[in-house]
Amino acid sequence: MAEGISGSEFTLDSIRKALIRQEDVIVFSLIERARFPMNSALYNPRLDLVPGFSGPLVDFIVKETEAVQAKAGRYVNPEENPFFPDNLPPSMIPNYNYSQVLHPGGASININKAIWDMYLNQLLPLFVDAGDDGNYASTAASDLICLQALSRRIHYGKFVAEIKFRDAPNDYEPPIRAKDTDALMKLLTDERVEKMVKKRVEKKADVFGQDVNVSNNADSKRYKVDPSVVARLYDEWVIPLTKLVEVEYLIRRLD
Ligand SMILES: O=C(O)C(=O)C[C@]1(C(=O)O)C=C[C@@H](O)C=C1
Repeated sequence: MAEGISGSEFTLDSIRKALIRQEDVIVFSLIERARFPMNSALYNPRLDLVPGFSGPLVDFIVKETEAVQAKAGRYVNPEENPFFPDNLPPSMIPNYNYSQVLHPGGASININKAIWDMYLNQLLPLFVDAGDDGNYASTAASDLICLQALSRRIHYGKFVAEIKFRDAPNDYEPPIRAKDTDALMKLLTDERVEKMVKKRVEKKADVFGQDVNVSNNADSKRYKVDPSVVARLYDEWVIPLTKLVEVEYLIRRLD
């Protein structure tokens, strides 16, 4: 399990450090995806490119990859949530003893449908060039890396919510009992932190996405992924969806 969640290390500070580390993975995964053009045939539900499989090629690749990873135990880890949870095969390997810090009521929250929709329909067109180079399998593999990184980050909201609840149960219990989602949203929001997160990811996209040359003069700033798109990704989708997961989790926290 990643840093920040196991045993004595489970604090708001350690969880935030894990979120910061995940920013690197998200920015790099977007940079990788930007190597390929849109390759829209991959997402076309009418093309039926795989005999015997009905649906877009990307669904086929993600479903099959998730099935292999499920057999190898990926979804036994409470940080991981599949995009196609129906009919996933069970893990075939001996269970690793993950620390179970989540309350069972909220542990199974899965908002991957919303993440999938956001990624394919809204985010991709913002940072990928038009065109088709035929590299569908490689493109789908890098889509899956982006999707898994975004999903892990957003579902970390469960761990954030759990630690916030444990740190201040007296503040959280009344709105949970009243099912007051607006009050919960207000309580868990820290605008100062959100501002910092958005600034930092924009800077990471700036630094990680430049062409580096030996003379160290980045004469023309040609970004692999526009830093403002990464800031927008966090502002419009990553942070709001993380907060949605936090509220959903808290609502179930006393079940
Ligand atoms: O760090 C926190 O306290 C979180 O809840 C995470 C997060 C985020 O998604 O980055 C979400 C809500 C807060 O307003 C601040 C940041």
